[in-house]
Amino acid sequence: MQINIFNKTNSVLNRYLAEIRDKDYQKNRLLFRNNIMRIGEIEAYEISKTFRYAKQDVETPLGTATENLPTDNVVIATVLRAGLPFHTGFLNIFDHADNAFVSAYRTYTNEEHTEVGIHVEYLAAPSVEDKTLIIADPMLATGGSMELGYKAFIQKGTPRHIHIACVIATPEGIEHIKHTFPDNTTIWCGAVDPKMNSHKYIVPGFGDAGDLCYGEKI
Ligand SMILES: O=P(O)(O)OC[C@H]1O[C@H](OP(=O)(O)OP(=O)(O)O)[C@H](O)[C@@H]1O
Ligand SMILES: O=c1cc[nH]c(=O)[nH]1
Ligand SMILES: [Mg+2]
Repeated sequence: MQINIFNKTNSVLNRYLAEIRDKDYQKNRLLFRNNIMRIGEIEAYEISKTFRYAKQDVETPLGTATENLPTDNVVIATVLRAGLPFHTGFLNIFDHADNAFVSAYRTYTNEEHTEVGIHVEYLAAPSVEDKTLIIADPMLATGGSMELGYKAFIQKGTPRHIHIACVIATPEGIEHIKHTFPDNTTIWCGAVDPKMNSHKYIVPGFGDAGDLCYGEKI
């Protein structure tokens, strides 16, 4: 399984990562969501390089141009709610794509708040049969939400290829994907952080993605 980690290469994406991590800068929700979206746009552009392409003629006012255009049928899937701005970034780039949504939220299952259960309640998805399925969720912590999201989406068919896209992943989350996803899966993440704390938050990470985008939920 191929794993691509963006901040191993110097690019402007590292600035967006730094801003979403910064405990003061991240308080501006508009800027926070915008940076998540911009990381989605950059990841989408890189993922587009893995697609199949075919030559197509385009009539300009002055003649005929030939361009290599992507032929993959893309479905952009996301996990509510923190996935929404990230999803928008992908859709800005793959504006012809179909879209799929699943809800998943983590709740603590013990008093010490060291074990999480994941709840899936909502699925709205097109056929993913033979499609290029991009599942975009900013945080890959334990990997449980991604796995349950994937299992919901494949009720709608078998994708040709799966791209797991996130902003920050953990080694544990990546291991989880390796064990639960098929070989035709590629992982894309802005950064891989070393660990999770006892509450299963990524450290150093940036905090709760959903709350930073939309405010605390009760
Ligand atoms: O890898 P995992 O351990 O499953 O954690 C990752 C999940 O956590 C976040 O969602 P959260 O549950 O906080 O829901 P929210 O979007 O409503 O905030 C994030 O968007 C992922 O879906
Ligand atoms: O650090 C984390 C882990 C899971 N979900 C988040 O939003 N943040
Ligand atoms: Mg959250």
